[in-house]
Amino acid sequence: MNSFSFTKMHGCGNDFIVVNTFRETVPEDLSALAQDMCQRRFAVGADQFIILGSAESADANFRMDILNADGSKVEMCGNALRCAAVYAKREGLIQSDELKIETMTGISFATILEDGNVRIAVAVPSTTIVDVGLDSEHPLFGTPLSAEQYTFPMTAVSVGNPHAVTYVDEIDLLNLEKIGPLFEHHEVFKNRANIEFVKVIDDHHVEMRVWERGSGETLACGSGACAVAVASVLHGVAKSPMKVSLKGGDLEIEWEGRGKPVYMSGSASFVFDATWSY
Ligand SMILES: N[C@@H](CCC[C@H](N)C(=O)O)C(=O)O
Repeated sequence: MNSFSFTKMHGCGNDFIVVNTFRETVPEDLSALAQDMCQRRFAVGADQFIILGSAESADANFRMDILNADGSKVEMCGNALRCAAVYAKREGLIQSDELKIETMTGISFATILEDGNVRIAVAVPSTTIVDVGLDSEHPLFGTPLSAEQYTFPMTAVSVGNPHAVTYVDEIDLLNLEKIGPLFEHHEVFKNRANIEFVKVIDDHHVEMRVWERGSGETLACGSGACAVAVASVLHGVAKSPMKVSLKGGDLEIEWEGRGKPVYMSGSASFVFDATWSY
């Protein structure tokens, strides 16, 4: 029997299985492994499976590869970036509180703050058809999108991964188990999408729920919070800096406008270390 060590972590309740391949060897079929281990109740349970290893770029400290609970490989994960930063510090992969993490999207800059929270320059967001992966002639910008009996005005934003943001009066009563998959798999999103439902609280505060591509409803999505802040600034419904309240906690998002990176600050927590045998 083979085995490897892993660490369970979370950022605002968005939970991860983190594997350090500088030290551990994992089976080749990562998609199957992620699906097995991420299962709730039958296995460890997690929203995403995170692999840390050597970066391709000499500029980055290490690389972070991300798989959703359904085994799909994804470009970016905001909450996992914060977890990877504190994990790297604990494990001695870095000595400094400033680091560069490579993902499929490029390099994100992270700073571990004095209070233990992490601030990340996640990516330069985009709303173009190509970057969001839209099967459409026009970007989605408050554009009504329908699926079955539901219609929501959607704004599509990429922060490396694809998001669609919609504003609603009431988020608590939405049946995301029903609505989420309809829009995640909507034909306009060539690569599927993460869907954010947002209620504006005031000029600098919004509340959101998220249906994540490949993971279902999660307690938080860092890249989703960034997409929501970007959409909110572009629509003029809220301003930077913005508190984004998610089911599992709050994130602070800053964005100065088009062409600038979006910054996210928030917590990153260790849950346990364990061994997986297969
Ligand atoms: N929870 C993440 C996003 C993870 C990937 C996402 N489900 C996707 O498929 O793009 C975050 O904190 O950003």
